[in-house]
Amino acid sequence: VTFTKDLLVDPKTRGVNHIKHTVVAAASSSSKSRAEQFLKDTGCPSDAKAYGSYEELVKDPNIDMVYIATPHSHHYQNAMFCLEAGKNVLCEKAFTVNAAQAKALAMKAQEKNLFLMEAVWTRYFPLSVYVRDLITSGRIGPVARVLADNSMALNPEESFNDGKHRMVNPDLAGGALLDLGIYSLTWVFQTLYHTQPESTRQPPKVLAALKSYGPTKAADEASTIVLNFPRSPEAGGDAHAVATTSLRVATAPAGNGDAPGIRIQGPNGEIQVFPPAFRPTRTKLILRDGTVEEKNWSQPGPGGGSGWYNGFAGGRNAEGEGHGMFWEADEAATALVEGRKEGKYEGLAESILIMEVMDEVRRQGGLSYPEKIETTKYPVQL
Ligand SMILES: NC(=O)C1=CN([C@@H]2O[C@H](COP(=O)(O)OP(=O)(O)OC[C@H]3O[C@@H](n4cnc5c(N)ncnc54)[C@H](OP(=O)(O)O)[C@@H]3O)[C@@H](O)[C@H]2O)C=CC1
Ligand SMILES: O=C1OC[C@@H](O)[C@H](O)[C@H]1O
Repeated sequence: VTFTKDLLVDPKTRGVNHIKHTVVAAASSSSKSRAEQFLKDTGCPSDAKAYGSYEELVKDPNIDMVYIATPHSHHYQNAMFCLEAGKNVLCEKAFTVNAAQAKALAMKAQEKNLFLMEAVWTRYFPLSVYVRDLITSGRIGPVARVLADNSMALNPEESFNDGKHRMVNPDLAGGALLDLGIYSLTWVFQTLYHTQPESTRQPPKVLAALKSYGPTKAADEASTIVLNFPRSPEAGGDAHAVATTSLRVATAPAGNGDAPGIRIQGPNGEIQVFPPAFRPTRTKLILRDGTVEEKNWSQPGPGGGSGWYNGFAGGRNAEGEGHGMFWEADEAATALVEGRKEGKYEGLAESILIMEVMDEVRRQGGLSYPEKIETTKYPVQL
């Protein structure tokens, strides 16, 4: 819903003039009426088609790209299905359940010459572009350490009491790591890895602690990851990061307050990014010479409440703001226009590497999901 409402906001309202978006169709695997209701609720054009199956959707010749927003467990099968049918794909985070699945999708997209991108919306925000530019311009010096927290006190036993919700359900690849930890890792990777010249980027070493979620056991309640990124002495030497996530405690317990969830530190100072890590709207640059530069990055848009974070606390848009998912949609459309097959700010190799890190965290923490959602076999009925 949130993505679709954002998609329908005229790109010109955010200064983007070279593309436009429309919704041609929506599909529900449960019923056609659900798809119809969705189109109505989101204000889609009246000629948009409603399909009662994904099979019908991918046969529609008017569709350029499919946005996949099913639970993580289903991304691999759903994305493979769309790619096999010749559709470009923008697939929600976490991209897949594991790196093997991400690699298989990347290979399929390449074989079919199709666009494929993980929809990590945060990477495409102007705020993120600004932070990466600050880093590459050298204002804080070579980044030596990144501390990244994306945690929400979701009161899991109460919110997800039957254990079926995708946040805690092992059959849906539930847990903090894949759902929320992906953003902590996004901040680590986009500041310590993506900002390095491509030829010098090296995978990090990973040390992890994982706490499993009591009631279901086979999902994580919290994960904390220490990463060491190897770098040459000329580039500042090795850099460290701590990426952490939790379903039980919050980065900012009393709202989005004054504690930066993300701190990017170099010898000359640090860049702070305020919570929530997935949709930050405030940054602070603090240099050792006493310079302090604070910026607000409210999302442009025509109206409040175009979406919220799954209905969880603290996430409603302010009046007069968009949600911010349109930036990733703009990038996907721009890539189509330019003939690119991957996202500009996170290509498939980086999505795969982040999945490898999450695989390693789960390996060290002893967390695996049911075989039918870990497999690279296709098709598998889920
Ligand atoms: N970028 C962001 O800010 C956010 C991203 N997300 C991501 O979006 C994705 C979906 O999350 P969310 O919308 O909360 O998920 P939901 O649990 O609401 O599921 C979304 C849809 O997937 C289908 N679905 C749900 N459960 C199943 C199932 N067991 N089997 C088959 N299909 C199912 C249903 O569609 P159908 O009509 O076809 O049955 C459902 O409407 C996740 O990958 C999540 O990480 C979520 C929230 C915010
Ligand atoms: O992507 C997300 O960001 C916001 C969270 O509320 C949500 O659980 C997650 O899927």
